[in-house]
Parts: sequence; C-alpha cells; structure tokens
Amino acid sequence: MTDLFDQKRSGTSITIERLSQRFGQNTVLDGIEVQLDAGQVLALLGPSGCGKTTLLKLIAGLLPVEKGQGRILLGDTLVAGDGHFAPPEARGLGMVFQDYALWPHMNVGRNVSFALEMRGMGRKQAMLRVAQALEIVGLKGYEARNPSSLSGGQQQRVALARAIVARPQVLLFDEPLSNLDRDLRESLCHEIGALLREMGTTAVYVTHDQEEAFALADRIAVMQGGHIRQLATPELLISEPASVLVAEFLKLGTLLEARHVPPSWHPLIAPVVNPQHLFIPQSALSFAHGQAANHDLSPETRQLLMSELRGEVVAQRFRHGRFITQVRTTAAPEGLVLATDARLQTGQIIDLALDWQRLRWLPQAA
Ligand SMILES: Nc1ncnc2c1ncn2[C@@H]1O[C@H](COP(=O)(O)OP(=O)(O)OP(=O)(O)O)[C@@H](O)[C@H]1O
Repeated sequence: MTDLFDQKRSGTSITIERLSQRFGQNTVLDGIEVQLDAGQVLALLGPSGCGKTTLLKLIAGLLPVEKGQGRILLGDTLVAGDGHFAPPEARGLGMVFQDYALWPHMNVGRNVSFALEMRGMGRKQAMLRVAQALEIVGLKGYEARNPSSLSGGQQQRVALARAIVARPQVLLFDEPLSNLDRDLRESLCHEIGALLREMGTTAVYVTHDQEEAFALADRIAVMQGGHIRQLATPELLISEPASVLVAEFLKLGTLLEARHVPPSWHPLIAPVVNPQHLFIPQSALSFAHGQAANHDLSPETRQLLMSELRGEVVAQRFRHGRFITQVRTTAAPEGLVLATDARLQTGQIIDLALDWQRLRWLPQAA
C-alpha cells in the first residue's frame, strides 16, 4: 500500500532479564523475564496495580533500571541495566497512551509530523510520510483538522499515526482503548492487530482487558503482584493455565478442590490442607441432551462422573454468540461453567458430557 508497509519485519526482539523495580519499600516488579521475538505482539495483562505500566515505562526508558536490578535489550543492544541507559528517543520506539496525548495547539498534520521534524527530516518528505500514516489509520486528508474537532476514536487513530510515522522498531501501548466505548474498542483493537501484523513491528501492549489481549497478542504475560505468573500463547493459556492463580484470573472454566486418585477424581466434601485443584475448562464440558458420553472411560469412572455431572442450571449470560451457563452439581456446588448454544431455564436439570482429556491438575501457586 505505502512504503511504511514496505518496511516489512522492521521490528526488533526484546529481552528482559531479572528485572525488578522498587518504589521505596514497595517492590513493584520482581524478577521479570521476557524473551519476545522480532515482530511479535506481547500483551501485559493483569489487574490494576500489578506493575504493567511500570514495566512498559522501563522498556520505554521513561524510568531508569536501578543498579543491579536487571537488564533490557532491544535486539542485541543493551538499552538499560549494567550501567547503561539509552534515553527514550534513542530506542526507536513509538508510543500510544490511554489519553491520546495529542498537542491541542497543533493540527493533526503537525502532531503526526513532529517526531520527523525533530529528526531533521525535510518538510516535504515529512508531509508525505504523514499522509501515508494517516491513510493507514483511516484518516486520509485530516492533516488540517484540530484534535479537538475529532472524536475519541479519531484522536486515538491520530496518536497511532504519530506512533508509526517514524517507523519504530518497537511500539508500546498503554491501555490505548480504555477511553473508548465498547464497539469502537472492538473495531479499533481489531485494526491495531491487523496493522501490527502488516507492519511486522514488535509491540508491547498493556491492558487489563482480557478480550483485547487475546484478540491482539501473539503472547500474553499474565501479571500479578509484580510477577509474571505465566507467559504463553493465548491458546496455551486457555488449555494449560500454569496455576490456580492464572486459571482464576482468566476465568476460563471451573476450579474444583479435589483428590486425584488416577484415573479418577473425587470432589472434596470437607476442606483439607493443601488440596489439589482440578481445572475444568469451559471447552471440556458440553450439554449432553440426556445422552451418556465419555464412552472411553472405565465403568467406575463413568459412573462417578455421570452421577456427578447431572446438575441444575443456576445462571446464564450471553457472550460472543453463546450462553455461558453455570450448572450446580453435587461435585461442584459453586457451579460448573460451560458454553451452550441453547438458552436454558434456571432450575432446569441437565446432563453434561465431559471431555476427560482436557482436565488439568494445577499447582496452587505460580
Ligand atoms: N512513581 C511511583 N512512585 C511510587 N509508586 C509507584 C510509582 N509508579 C507506580 N507506583 C506503584 O507501583 C504499583 C504498580 O503500578 P503500575 O502503574 O505499574 O500498575 P498497573 O498494573 O499499570 O496498574 P493500572 O492498570 O491501574 O494502570 C502500584 O502500586 C503503584 O501505586
């Protein structure tokens, strides 16, 4: 389309080694390790206060890495740690923030061209690049507009154009969509994902929104309390959460305290010290329409499962074209969670089929 896109695979790898950050007595990041390949998109996903923005600022050079607190490399270049500190402008970055951070006294064209002008690029060439960047984000011809005359979504597109115009090797996003309404968030999220893939730029994307992370990222770091609890592809996080913490945070299914006596599992009636946890992904359960499933199980196990897996529908909500259904069973008084195509009545008794192969035993901590 344009020569911005001709810079295919222009991203660089990111390596973060043993990175920690303290503010006073407060350890905000603790032993962070990341290896991200060139052109990949990493989402930092976690609850408020878990350290996502701090990690992004350290990558950006907006915060220095304290002595002995780890290293950051972009490609083969050490940019922070071991006595090195490359300022943000020397790191080849583009940044997009939650609040757009456009300069209100400059028109759209100047906002986008500013970084190019600072680098001494001639005005004619800069304006050509600006036009390309605006076209890419769907704002062709908007150069003369004032930011205040644009909608929130359009302002964020300008911010995106400003971030990509200088062909950064790494793009950093800090909750860029959280000020936008839901529909716009979804469509812009999709567009950013497509753009990143097209440009081949490496990106780190901070969000507390699971759907954004799963829609955009090649890899997701689930953060909590200054730690990365798991860094994996979206598919692996769904099928193999590394711990109870990750499975609980992502709400991907049901966690049961249980006792594992292979090949069977037994729900715990009374609490015990250090129970094991059985993770039942939503995808492991289906509405059996009264038919017995699990033919590959031993008769004893099948009997146990089938007797336990008849339950009462306690709640349903609609999400992404399916009904997320909570079913109370003897084994899971809190309710098993599955997705169904059918709308069911509260109080209805249904049979569930369980794909035994998808169950996982999880350790308590990360
Ligand atoms: N400059 C600072 N001085 C002192 N404490 C700080 C500073 N910056 C961040 N913190 C603290 O570090 C912790 C992590 O903050 P951070 O902004 O990285 O979290 P976050 O995961 O991005 O949260 P949110 O989603 O709410 O933005 C918080 O407890 C915060 O109060």
